[in-house]
Amino acid sequence: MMDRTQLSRLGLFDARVPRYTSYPTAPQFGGGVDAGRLVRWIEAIPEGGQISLYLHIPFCRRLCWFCACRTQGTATASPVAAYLETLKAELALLRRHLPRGVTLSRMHWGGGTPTLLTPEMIRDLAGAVQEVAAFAPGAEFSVEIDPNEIDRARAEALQAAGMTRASIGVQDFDPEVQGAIGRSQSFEVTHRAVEMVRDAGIASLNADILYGLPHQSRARITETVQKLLSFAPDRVALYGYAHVPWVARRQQMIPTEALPGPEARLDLDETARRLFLWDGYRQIGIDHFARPGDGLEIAQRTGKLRRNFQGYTDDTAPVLVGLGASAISRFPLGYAQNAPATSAYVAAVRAGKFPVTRGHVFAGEDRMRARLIEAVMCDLRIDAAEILSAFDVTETELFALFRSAAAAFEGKLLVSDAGLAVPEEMRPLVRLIARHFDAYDLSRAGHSAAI
Ligand SMILES: C=Cc1c2[nH]c(c1C)Cc1[nH]c(c(CCC(=O)O)c1C)Cc1[nH]c(c(C)c1CCC(=O)O)Cc1[nH]c(c(C)c1C=C)C2
Ligand SMILES: C[C@H]1O[C@@H](n2cnc3c(N)ncnc32)[C@H](O)[C@@H]1O
Ligand code: MET
Ligand code: SF4
Repeated sequence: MMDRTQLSRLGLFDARVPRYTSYPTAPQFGGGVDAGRLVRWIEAIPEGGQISLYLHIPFCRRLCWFCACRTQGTATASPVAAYLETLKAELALLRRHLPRGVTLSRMHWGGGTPTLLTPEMIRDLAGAVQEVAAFAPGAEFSVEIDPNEIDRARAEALQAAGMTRASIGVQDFDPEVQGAIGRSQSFEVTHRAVEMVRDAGIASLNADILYGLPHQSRARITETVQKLLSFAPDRVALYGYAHVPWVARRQQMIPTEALPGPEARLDLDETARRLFLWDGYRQIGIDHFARPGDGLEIAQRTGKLRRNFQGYTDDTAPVLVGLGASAISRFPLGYAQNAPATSAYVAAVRAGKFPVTRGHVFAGEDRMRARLIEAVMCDLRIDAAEILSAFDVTETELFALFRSAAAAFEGKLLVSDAGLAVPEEMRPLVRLIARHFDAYDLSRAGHSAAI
């Protein structure tokens, strides 16, 4: 890795940048995408084609203070039951417009806490999905699991519904860190959850942990990583804690005086990163790790790694349909986002309309810039030949972009006939480098820190 002085000079410690799970990023979405346009985009999916599906379940029994996801607390199952009826109605709308023979390459249930669903609800929702589209051969179905909210009956119902990967939320195992982020979760509870999903026959395991939490230290994150490694997860996401109390008001509960500063964050990230590499994991993009042979690792090796709203994926389907409050869909022509508030979402679906409120129609250089950013985020390089053959851009224009990025990083990015390459030692700067290819105004979006 570059030394701190260099990283600091290049702006790592004071920049605020998007995570580029899309381009343009969601804060840039506007009102140009309505239900009518969404219907046209859905009807344009080729017959017999593949899509991936995201279902958002915005409920949790507890509301962790650190969490920036769209979710609301509920003590009982009744709001969840009412919400599921709406989700099924939205699935029925999709079925009405989806061309014939479309199958699912991937399905992800996220949230929130999808495991708040009872086994009956799981069967019911999975059945409703199968009436819209069957799984394609080799399809993957992943579900976000809160270790505190899973039992054998749910794990078995999910497995019977075709679930292939569990994604468990760990965040940190240290009790003092957990106390400061409003999330208590013993190692034993997490261990039991892992055993439950494995016993149910769910083969693949992902786990999420965070660096940059209050009271984290090198010793503590080392212990968290070692405990996590004892589960031998296939994949790990190591996200930087995004402190954005202006977006997620519950983060006002986080003791800011105990938060590590930017240099300490870099150190925590690097400490955890080295432990995963020592254990044989490969780093995937900016914040994921995967065992050799895992789908993400293969995708990275073969140039097929892609960015999506969940982070990184090896899915190649050209369409992602997101259902549920706040969910985002991606089509070849643009993005569509559902109403974020559950009440507005439910009202629109009850009125028989797709609950779209915002989005973005690709125009001008959007698609080319989206690919430049995705390539930097996934591969740490941009293949000039690929861009020139896929987009309406001249060699002169493209290389002018590369050279301008290189100049902004003191000439340390490598520009050659092959394209642009980010040296491994500059990996912490990847989001900052990606920003260089972003043509939108980021000043109002209120993004989190670059490290
Ligand atoms: C799976 C991981 C994460 C999800 N949200 C976050 C993580 C790490 C945290 C996060 N996401 C966004 C922000 C705001 C500012 C920023 O730093 O960019 C933070 C702190 C962006 C964001 N979150 C959602 C949307 C629509 C956006 C804008 C996307 C963009 O900038 O490209 C909502 C959202 N995030 C997550 C889910 C599941 C979700 C709901 C649909 C995951
Ligand atoms: C879905 C995953 O998103 C991550 N997550 C939730 N909130 C935040 C945040 N503020 N910053 C970074 N990551 C977050 C958690 O690791 C969770 O498991
Ligand atoms: N809600 C689950 C958990 O916190 C899944 C990850 S956060 C969306 O464990
Ligand atoms: S981290 Fe998971 S359980 Fe906690 S509030 Fe966020 S979505 Fe809910």
